[in-house]
Amino acid sequence: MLNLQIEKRLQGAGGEMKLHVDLAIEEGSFVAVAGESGSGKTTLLRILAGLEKAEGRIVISGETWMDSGYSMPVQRRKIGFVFQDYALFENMTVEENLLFVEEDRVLSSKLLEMTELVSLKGRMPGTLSGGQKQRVALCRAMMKKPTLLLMDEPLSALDPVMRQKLQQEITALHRTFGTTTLMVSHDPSEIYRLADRVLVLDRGEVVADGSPKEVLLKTQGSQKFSFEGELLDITKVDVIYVAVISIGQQLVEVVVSSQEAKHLTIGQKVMVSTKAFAPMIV
Ligand SMILES: Nc1ncnc2c1ncn2[C@@H]1O[C@H](COP(=O)(O)OP(=O)(O)OP(=O)(O)O)[C@@H](O)[C@H]1O
Repeated sequence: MLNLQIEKRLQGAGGEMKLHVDLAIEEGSFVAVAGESGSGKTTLLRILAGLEKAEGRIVISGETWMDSGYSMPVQRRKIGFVFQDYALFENMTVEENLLFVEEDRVLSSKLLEMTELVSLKGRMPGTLSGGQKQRVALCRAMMKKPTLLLMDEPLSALDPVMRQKLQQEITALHRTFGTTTLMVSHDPSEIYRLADRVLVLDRGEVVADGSPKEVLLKTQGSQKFSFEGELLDITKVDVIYVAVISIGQQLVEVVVSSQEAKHLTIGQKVMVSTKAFAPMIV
């Protein structure tokens, strides 16, 4: 079990706030951390990694990593960290990046095979695509056989096809090694595919904690579809108003009344809801 009781005062955009996390996480689980920008997600990961100080207690599989004034040095914590911007050693080949962490050729070969990097093992990071770089970063993080794998929006810089491919590889690695994983993600479909638990932070507090279905499924128990989007434009057409809203990769037009239009501002986040009794999937 991973037991986290963490407190830290943060200087948020809207003034001082407190990061407050009190959680027990089962070993081997995959936890997604979601929440608005500035809610404390990265800080939580950095505290777990020992890169930032905090109050409280962190006990990972019976080993104390942090407790009243004591903080286990970063190098001694069995963690793997994957950042959004890869952070590879640019002057080393793909294979050397892995072996630098641990001289374990059996493990490095296995990881390179699982992520289809074998043919690229002699390449320098500068010659790789974003998706390939992130695979190397992922393999490198696994070389320590971490008790805890921390990933901070690892796939957000990649296109949707590469994202899905890496999601499959992350799942395979997670299943093979049974590593407890915490991953910051803003993408509901990614969270749904990968995680078995999701925490939502809001101004440092955990405001939702449950399975992705419980937390993310907006239509549960109703026959309503709700989509979150951004209002891009609103124009008057005769007596009605037409709002252009971006939802995911699509733009949709929604008719709104003049009363509703009064309260809308371009750039604002909106929810588009509709009753759908017999939706079709095509
Ligand atoms: N060491 C620190 N001391 C005080 N405040 C901090 C510290 N580190 C971060 N903060 C502040 O805490 C808030 C949360 O930052 P954090 O990077 O954890 O948010 P986040 O949820 O990861 O955001 P994003 O999704 O934009 O990456 C921010 O307002 C940040 O400026």
